[in-house]
Amino acid sequence: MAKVCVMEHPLIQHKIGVIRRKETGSKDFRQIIGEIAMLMCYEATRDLKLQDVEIETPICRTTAKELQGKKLAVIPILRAGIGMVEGMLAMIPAAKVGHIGLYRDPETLKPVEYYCKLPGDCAEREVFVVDPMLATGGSAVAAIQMLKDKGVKNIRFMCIIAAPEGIEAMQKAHPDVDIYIGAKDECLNDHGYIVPGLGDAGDRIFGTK
Ligand SMILES: O=P(O)(O)OC[C@H]1O[C@H](OP(=O)(O)OP(=O)(O)O)[C@H](O)[C@@H]1O
Ligand SMILES: O=c1cc[nH]c(=O)[nH]1
Ligand SMILES: [Mg+2]
Repeated sequence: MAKVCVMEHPLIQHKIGVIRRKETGSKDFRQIIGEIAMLMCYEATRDLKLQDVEIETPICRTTAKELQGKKLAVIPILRAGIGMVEGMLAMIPAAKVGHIGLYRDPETLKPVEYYCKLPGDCAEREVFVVDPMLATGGSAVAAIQMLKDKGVKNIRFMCIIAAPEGIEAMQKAHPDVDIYIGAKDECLNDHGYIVPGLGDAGDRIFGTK
């Protein structure tokens, strides 16, 4: 079973506390989502492999480190996942970016696909799927299945708030995918929203409510 890692870093926890507040407006919400994504990316890339490389500094030759192995890609689940892209790229600027468009039908809570554009060499990359919210898990499970259907093998999922139901659904459908979580919440309400959560992440990032 892949790992489920809940981030304990105090900066991440503090910033999540700010975006949970209903009085936090779109400008601050968007900015802080980006900051959290950057900090989470730092934590979630701790186990990337390094290799030695011979280089020349202005002073002498030496052995330095560089990232080894697969190149990276960041795949946000639209719309809300877009809010995490800039923060991820601040940490891993050479990553390619793909987009998966899914929205959750408000009645059935099932994900509906409307867009998919991935880097051509996505299957050879280590992919970080990002979405601030993991609620029922339907969207993340479907997005990751879309990637697997295209041959992607190395996938990690990163979200800011997760419900236990979503974590369980992910582990059942994709036991090979590591999950990085900012905060694990209590449950879902009758409308499939995370409790206490932060409301509708997409609407709060883009000011569409
Ligand atoms: O785990 P689930 O039950 O599938 O719910 C989570 C999904 O719901 C939200 O997207 P939403 O459908 O609101 O689309 P949006 O990003 O365009 O607002 C959120 O950003 C996730 O993608
Ligand atoms: O709480 C929730 C659940 C799904 N999507 C959101 O944006 N928020
Ligand atoms: Mg939404």
